[in-house]
Parts: sequence; C-alpha cells; structure tokens
Amino acid sequence: MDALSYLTGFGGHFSTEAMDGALPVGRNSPQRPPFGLYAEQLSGTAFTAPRHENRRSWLYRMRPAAQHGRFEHYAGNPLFGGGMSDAPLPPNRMRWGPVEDSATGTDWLDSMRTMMGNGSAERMEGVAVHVYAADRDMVDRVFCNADGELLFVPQQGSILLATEMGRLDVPPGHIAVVPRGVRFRVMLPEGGAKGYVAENHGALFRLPDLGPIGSNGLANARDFETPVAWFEDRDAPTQVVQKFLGRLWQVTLDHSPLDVVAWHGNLAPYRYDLARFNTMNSVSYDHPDPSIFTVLTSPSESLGRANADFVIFPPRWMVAEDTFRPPWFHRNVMSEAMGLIHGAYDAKAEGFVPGGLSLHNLMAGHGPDRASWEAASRADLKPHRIDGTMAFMVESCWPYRLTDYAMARAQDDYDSVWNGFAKAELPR
Ligand SMILES: O=C(O)Cc1cc(O)ccc1O
Ligand SMILES: [Fe+2]
Repeated sequence: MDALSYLTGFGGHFSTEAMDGALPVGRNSPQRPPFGLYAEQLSGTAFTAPRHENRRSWLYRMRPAAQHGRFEHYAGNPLFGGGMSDAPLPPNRMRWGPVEDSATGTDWLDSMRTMMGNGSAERMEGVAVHVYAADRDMVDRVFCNADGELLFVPQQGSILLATEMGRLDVPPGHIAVVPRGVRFRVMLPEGGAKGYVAENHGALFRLPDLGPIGSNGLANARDFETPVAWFEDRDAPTQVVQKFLGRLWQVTLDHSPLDVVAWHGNLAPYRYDLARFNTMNSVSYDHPDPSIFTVLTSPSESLGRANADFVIFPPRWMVAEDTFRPPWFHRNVMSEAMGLIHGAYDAKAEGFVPGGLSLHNLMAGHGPDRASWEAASRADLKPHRIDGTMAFMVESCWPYRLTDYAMARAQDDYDSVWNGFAKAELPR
C-alpha cells in the first residue's frame, strides 16, 4: 500500500476531502450537501464546553450513521470489558508476563483482554488498560467504543487503523488515539501484532501545560499526525460491534460505515512517534518526578490531579551528580500501571519484560528492585545514556481494580524483588 498522508498539529481545525468538492464550504449543514452526502456532527465534548476545550467534527458520509437496526448482545469476547473482579483487591504490587497469544485466527477485537480499570464508563471518568495479541485482520466488521477514546500502544507488529476519518499506520514506537464513537477496523501485518490499549473514559487527552519549561518541549504539537479523509464504497454486510457501558453489542449493516468522504473539525484520530519526544531531565542533581515525561494528560475535575497521564521513559542521557539516578523508592497517592515496549527499564533488573505489565496502586511501596538499587548505588557517575528502551505508564488519580483474568495471571513472587536490603548501620 502507498504511504498514507497525514495532517499535522495537535487538536487543529482540519479540513479534508477524499473527493474534490465533497466538503461543503462556508457552512456545516447546507440544505443539500454535495453529491447527496449526509452531514453529521460528532462531538467529543459538551456543546457548551469552553472554546479552548471544545472538540467536534462534521462528517459528510454516504449514508447517515443513524440508519441501523437494533443492537443485540455480542458474545464473541467475554474478556473485553465486562467488569472487574468481585474478589477483594489486595494492596499488593502486581506484575504480569508478556501478553499471551490468542487462538490462531483471532482478530484484534476478539483478542482484547481487559486487565485493569478504574472509574466508570457511565460516570465518564477513569481509565482502563487492555492488552491484545491478534493474527487476523478484522474482516467485514468494525468496532466502535462509546465508553471513551482508545490510546493504542503497539508492542509488536505495525497495525493499520482504518477509521471513519482516515487511515493510520501505527508501528511499535508510535501511539495512536481513536476518539470515542469513531468506527474503525484493525489490520495486521504478516505474523500478527501485540500491544496495549489505554481506554480513557474521562476528559479528552491533551498536551500537558509546560509551565516554566516554556513554549516548546516534551511532545511538540506539530509532531501529531491526523489522517486525511478516506472512505470505502462497499455494499456488503458489515458487523458493527460497539462497547457501551462495559458490554459489547452488535448490529449488522448492509454497507461499510467507513463511508465518510470528507470531514472538518478538531475531533479526529491521531498518531505520534514517541521518538519525537523532546525529553527533559536533570542536568544538576536528583531524579525528577516522572511528570517530566508526560506525553498526554486527561485532567480530572481537580486541578493538577490527572484522571490519566500517559507518560514514557524514553532513551535519554543521565548526568546527575551525587545522585541515585534510577527511580527512587516511593509511595504515591496516584496509581501506576506500566508497560514495556522494548528494552529494559532502569528500575527493574529482571522480570519486567517487553509486553509485560505492572501495577503499583496507591501507597504501594515500590521503586528500584534490589539488583538495580545495588548497581546504581555503586555506579561510577559518568554521563550515561539509557538507550534502546521505551517503557510507559498510565498514571491515574483513581486506584485500579483488576479483572478476574488479570488476577489469575499475576506473578506470585513479585514482592521478592525487594527482599534482602541490608539494614542501615547507625553510628554508635
Ligand atoms: O514506579 C515507577 O517505576 C515509575 C516512576 C518512575 C520515576 O522515574 C519516578 C517515579 C515513578 O513512579
Ligand atoms: Fe512509581
């Protein structure tokens, strides 16, 4: 397939048409849109959200999205959504091995497994973390999430997201966000794909404020890429599976709903190459709080307290003097889900592997494992480059609960990575 085209900028007001003359000019809803297309507004924020937060787009499509029958329960994947475990959640540190393969012939949708989540789709706050391992394209069907926007973090295999608003290539090392309600299909490379998906029920992801950093840095707005309009004119039965309030529902259309010929607005899918992140770090002493690595943030209603922060641990120089350079020991009021795309993470010498996942819920004591602590406490503090690695964290102000699926698969010996620290010797 030819290289796909993108429009650049975060949250910009884009206009794009896949056919000349399809996009109405000067008004959103003309009496008769070009070619008999149907105008449809898709909103991501309340109509009355302040202008700087207001996100919506106008779609010009071959049939109205309203033209569909009754949704019925979809039984194809009980591990996606479906609620958290009723068993009491212990305050333990938790860790999981790499995403397990699915049965041969499983597409992205049926391979999705919900690991943890907080808040509620119904109250429109909180975040969930899912994993996928698929080896088959979605054929004659699309997915739609009414419960929030989806942030894809591919770990193995480049995925193609064919959405109502255009197509995105998303290789490992990139992330992509599909807005709530936008229908899409996931296409896979030879050999399949694995990865993580963070589902944001709350306020839309945005770039964090930069404060004293100034007007540039971290993820720069110009590096976000939104697809140009693309559509398929396909009169064949197409199943739409929709997640709504944590359950999966299905309806079959007689056509592909990926039939948006033109659109304009500031609510759209986007992708971002994590290698473009302009990483900041200490050039004097001490290890900064990981908020310095925030790519995207979804605020809660309390100032400075994120519903979800998407944070990365990218390659970077470590130069701090007289400093324990890896993450310190800590107990946080925020809760931390972490994954590893590739390489090794500087606080865990062993056991946190690419494709794996960890959870440190609020007040769980954690930080460097003993091997990392010993190495870093004795290291010669020359400038050192952490290379060939990309870990990420979905940090939330609400503690995560686990699904039964995740509970059953947690490593049972994770606590032991903090065994055997020698007692401090006080002067007598
Ligand atoms: O726990 C972790 O590994 C994530 C983390 C990284 C860091 O650099 C500082 C604090 C923190 O929670
Ligand atoms: Fe932490």
